[in-house]
Amino acid sequence: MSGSPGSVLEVRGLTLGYGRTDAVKGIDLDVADGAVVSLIGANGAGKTTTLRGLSGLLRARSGSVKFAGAEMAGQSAYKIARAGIVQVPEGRQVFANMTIDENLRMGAYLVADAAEIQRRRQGVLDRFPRLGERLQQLAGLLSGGEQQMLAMGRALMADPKLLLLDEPSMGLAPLFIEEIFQIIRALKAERRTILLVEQNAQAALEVADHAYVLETGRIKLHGPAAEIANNPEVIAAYLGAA
Ligand SMILES: Nc1ncnc2c1ncn2[C@@H]1O[C@H](COP(=O)(O)OP(=O)(O)OP(=O)(O)O)[C@@H](O)[C@H]1O
Repeated sequence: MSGSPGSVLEVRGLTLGYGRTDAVKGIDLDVADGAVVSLIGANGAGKTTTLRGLSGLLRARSGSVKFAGAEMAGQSAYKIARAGIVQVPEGRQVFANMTIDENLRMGAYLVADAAEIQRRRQGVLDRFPRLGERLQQLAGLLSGGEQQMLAMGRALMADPKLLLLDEPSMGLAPLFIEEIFQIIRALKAERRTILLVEQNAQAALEVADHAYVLETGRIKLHGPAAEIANNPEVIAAYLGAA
């Protein structure tokens, strides 16, 4: 019941679904404080649904989501965000008609202290200089890669205790994919706690400490990422036989 020592997130028996269907069927998952954990799996396996369940966008049908010792299952998305779980959604979902600066400030909507907002904003601009060069530009005019950076920067404005990244490399040019993974590596070096969902299993396993493989709503395998990357079934199914 007590989970692994050092786990900031302990998910037990989490079931989530839509209508009459369960898309995530009683999964257990742990994220250690300061770790990067990757969740990989085929299209429709339930990865996005899992993240939506953790951030409260989808209500748990059953099971427990303990975060820093407190039960999050059944709590509102607002309360979960206040507890420090922040999601960067699939497809970025920046506010297209707002400027880059406005998007960033939206990320700190729970922070009242102007000096603290300014400090965080500067931190984000140092990390993403490209955003700083065009603070007054509309977010909708950015390229996909830039929007991904903005979405990550917006999430970092909340100074999350757990960052949920949903397919950050989706649809991006190779150069941007490399840049996004560099940023994830930098966040890891700073001991940010991250749960990463990715179709790009190779890159996701390279950056992670621990990994989970989700198949049709169930955890098929989990373990140290290097071990998962060497598993013959994972190689055949997700890494390409070559
Ligand atoms: N809003 C929804 N309403 C009904 N069913 C949904 C909804 N969103 C997802 N599903 C179904 O739930 C299952 C899991 O989908 P989910 O998006 O979580 O998978 P995924 O692993 O993230 O896949 P992808 O890589 O395609 O995003 C799929 O069968 C999907 O069709």
